[in-house]
Amino acid sequence: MSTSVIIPAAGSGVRLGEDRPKAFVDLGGATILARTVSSVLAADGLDLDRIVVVVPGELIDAVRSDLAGIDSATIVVTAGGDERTDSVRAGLNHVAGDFVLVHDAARPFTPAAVFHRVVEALRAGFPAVVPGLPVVDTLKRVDDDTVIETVDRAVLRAVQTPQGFHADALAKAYLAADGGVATDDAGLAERAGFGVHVVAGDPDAFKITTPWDLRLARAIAKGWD
Ligand SMILES: Nc1ccn([C@@H]2O[C@H](COP(=O)(O)OP(=O)(O)OP(=O)(O)O)[C@@H](O)[C@H]2O)c(=O)n1
Ligand SMILES: C[C@](O)(CO)[C@H](O)COP(=O)(O)O
Repeated sequence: MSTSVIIPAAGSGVRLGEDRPKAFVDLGGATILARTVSSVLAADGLDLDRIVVVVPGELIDAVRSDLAGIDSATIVVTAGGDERTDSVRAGLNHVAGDFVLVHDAARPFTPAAVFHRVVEALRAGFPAVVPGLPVVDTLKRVDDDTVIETVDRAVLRAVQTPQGFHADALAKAYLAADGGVATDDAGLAERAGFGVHVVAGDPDAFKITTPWDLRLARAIAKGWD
């Protein structure tokens, strides 16, 4: 059962606040995107068909040369859209194979074991799979700065990527969305009526979103653990 991986990397990184789109920020001598692509290639056993990298349109040529040294035979580079969902939708035009994983460029340290857990669940027959972590902080629902209630965190998971799908299920979910957006791909699968299975995530799969995350990522890239 072969797998395509879509890597949405077309975001601007407003919350990170660097001088370039987030995926192109340096992380110890390589871009965040190049590190993420390498981590996908390192997760052997996926029966990888292709990697579709979705980037800002004006950076397509630069990305092709940035990634040329990695493994150009399996990499397709294409232009993204305004929202993450639009970028993944653009990537879907280039996938092949039985399974599709959607994996944020902004999660460069995702361990191979997370990819394997997601793909094993797809092979077991689940049409949609997300890695998730228990929530460790106490959560409050608020109205501005007033607490309304404490939420039961036991029933919550913070979900990560890669999110995995049977290819036909993800295509149906995006078709049903009819141009609509969601904060993750599983959200569209849920709306389309697919059951979504949760496997264990990993703290190392954290998303670089804020300047603090980038400091942490650069420390990890230097060998701190
Ligand atoms: N229009 C978009 C928006 C996001 N992404 C990608 O989706 C992933 C997760 O998005 P996020 O971390 O929110 O990135 P940004 O949208 O760039 O962040 P911000 O909201 O701070 O601008 C990232 O790899 C990002 O590049 C994308 O491909 N296309
Ligand atoms: C897809 C995602 O990484 C799952 O946690 C996340 O929703 C993307 O973050 P965004 O801030 O909503 O783009």
